[in-house]
Amino acid sequence: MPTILADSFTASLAKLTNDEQKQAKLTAFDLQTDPNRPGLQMHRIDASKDPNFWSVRVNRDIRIIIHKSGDSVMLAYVDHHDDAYKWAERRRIETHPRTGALQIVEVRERVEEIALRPELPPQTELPFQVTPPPAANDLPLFASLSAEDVLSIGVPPDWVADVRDASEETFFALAGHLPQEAAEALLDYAATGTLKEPAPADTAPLEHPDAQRRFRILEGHEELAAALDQPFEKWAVFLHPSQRALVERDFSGPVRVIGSAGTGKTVVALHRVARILRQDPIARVLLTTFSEPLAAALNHKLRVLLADEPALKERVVTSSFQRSAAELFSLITGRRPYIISPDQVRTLLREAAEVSGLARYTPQFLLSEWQHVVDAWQIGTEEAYAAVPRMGRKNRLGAKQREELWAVFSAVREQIRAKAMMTESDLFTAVADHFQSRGDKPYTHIVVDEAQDLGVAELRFLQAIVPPQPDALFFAGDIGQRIFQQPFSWKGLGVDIRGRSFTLKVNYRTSHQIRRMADRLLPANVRDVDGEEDQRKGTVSVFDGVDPTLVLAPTQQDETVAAAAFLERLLSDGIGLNEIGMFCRSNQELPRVAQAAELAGIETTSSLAGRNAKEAVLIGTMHLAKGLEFRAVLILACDEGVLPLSSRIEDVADEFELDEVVATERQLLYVAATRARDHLFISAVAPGSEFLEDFLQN
Ligand SMILES: Nc1ncnc2c1ncn2[C@@H]1O[C@H](COP(=O)(O)OP(=O)(O)OP(=O)(O)O)[C@@H](O)[C@H]1O
Repeated sequence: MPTILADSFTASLAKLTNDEQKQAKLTAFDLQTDPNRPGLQMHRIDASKDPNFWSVRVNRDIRIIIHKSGDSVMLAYVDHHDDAYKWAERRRIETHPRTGALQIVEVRERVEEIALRPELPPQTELPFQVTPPPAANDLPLFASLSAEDVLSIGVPPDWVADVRDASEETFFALAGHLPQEAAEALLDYAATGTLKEPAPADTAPLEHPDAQRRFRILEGHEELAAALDQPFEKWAVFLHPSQRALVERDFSGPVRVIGSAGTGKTVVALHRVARILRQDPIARVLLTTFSEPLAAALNHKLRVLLADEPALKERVVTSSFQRSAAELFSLITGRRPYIISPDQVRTLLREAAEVSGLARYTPQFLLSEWQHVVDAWQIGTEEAYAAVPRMGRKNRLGAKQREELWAVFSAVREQIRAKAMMTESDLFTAVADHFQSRGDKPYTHIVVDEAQDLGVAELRFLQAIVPPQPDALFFAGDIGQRIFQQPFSWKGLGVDIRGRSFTLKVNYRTSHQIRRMADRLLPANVRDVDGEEDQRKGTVSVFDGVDPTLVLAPTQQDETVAAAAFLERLLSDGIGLNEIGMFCRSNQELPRVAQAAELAGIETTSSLAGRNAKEAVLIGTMHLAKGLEFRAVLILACDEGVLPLSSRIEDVADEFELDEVVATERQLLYVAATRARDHLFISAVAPGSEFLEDFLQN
């Protein structure tokens, strides 16, 4: 008999104590083995309108709620006795009359009253807190939709009238009672004014895409064990239909998944790896991202996803771009690569310019030209430098200037070679050159996370180490979170994702309030160099929370006091130290962060490993925040001159680079702010960064 696992079961299981969870899992196994076994003490829930709900005894207090129909049993919910019964009395399971998807419907007449903003404790204002103008939020949102429109997106008939009366103020409380596809479609409508096309109702109720995200059919004990072992990792079991489509589709070329922070791009990348390994028994996959700590985090998640298929894991390598190149380099040459630092390059450039009598070129210009043109594009000859288009750069260089500059750059190249060192780009290029024309490639597939920070040489490298087959390259990333690399044409390098770039729109991480505020930092549309558009408008969060706190303090001391008060509030709300991250722009401001933590009397750590090892708040620069996630985030010292960082502004070589620097600094703040799930605190000493003004606009 098939067992159906509902996401409401895994969510309720996660709320029990460890012992209760263990016992509930054992009962679930017994149930799967023999649903008629007398020890299970099944009782029909008589007060439920749905006659198929039954309770199953786990122990004196805990009950599992199952739903029996035909020859299948659904694990629907688990809780303490009275709460479990109450849940079942208020629910029925049915096929939606329009969409045809199976739904667990909350019975409207059993819901006494919908609280406007439940579970939000009153918040006292912190000193020097500034509040954005309130949005008009009591206007009806869906009044112009007909009842038929509302039904068409999967709102259960019981709830149609409530939806049509809802305002922004009441909507999130109401959304908690609706099936997720309906809540998302309504939010999407509120954001864009367009109602999503209903999915065709030509599948069985359980196979409908909207049903697949909340129900999973499990065939045997092993599958049930695997699914129940990860009750906190809902993403590992239940995917949004738009995520599932990207995981499962076959593509005719390289693919890119984009979407703003928290929309589940990493989740899709991980499932894609699992899918490739399951489908292709000889696949060897590289799962890669831009830093080792992030690669370690990906590796951990992949282990969760492949928990019951450990053999698959043996065919995946998870490492950063640089480390994967360094390992291949060692394999090819038998020696380690020695990478020269940017500071060393800067010194070499200055010395070479002095020797050539070209000290009139500023060190900033020389370094920028080296990094973004000569080294990035691996220019090796004077002729190649004379011909390079120097895309986007405003200060044109004539033939004469290029000729004299080439003397500097070629001297620096010589120096690096003489030291038996290489730049990162040299490393990527050396490995790419080796594999370019060979038939035997180290990997069959590459899945890239944080792909927006790939540079020219990295992309060439990745392309060279897989065979030229259609689905070999899969990229996930957010153009709006690019903080390291300058943009360039992927198409120009032969990676053509046109027609295969897909945007995820449902934000699972960040509350509605935090996402809305962070979104103000970036334009509604971002276009890449190849003209592919990332429509950021219309992204919806799946839950509601408290407004972010913005503090503009007169002095650093006042800022410290406000941040410490915020920390104390978090702790008294029961938020654990490991669930908090504190960030600032650069190492220079770190003492300010540490001071606030000290005033609040809390332990801190500056390493991800330290965060896992002990109960402590992670503190670091915004770059460290990338790819991470916290219940609460504090960003301090967003002062004028700090954000954008004045030393970077002073270093720019031309107007093009100035625009780039300001954009990436803005994106950095966006990255840090979107790490927060429930609570966000941003502070500065007045007048504060120019970016903070964006937050205050409506
Ligand atoms: N289908 C899903 N069901 C439940 N949770 C999900 C789902 N997809 C993603 N999540 C959760 O949403 C959060 C964000 O997901 P993820 O890290 O994949 O987003 P991202 O788009 O890669 O974010 P960023 O761009 O900020 O790195 C994670 O906590 C993840 O577990």
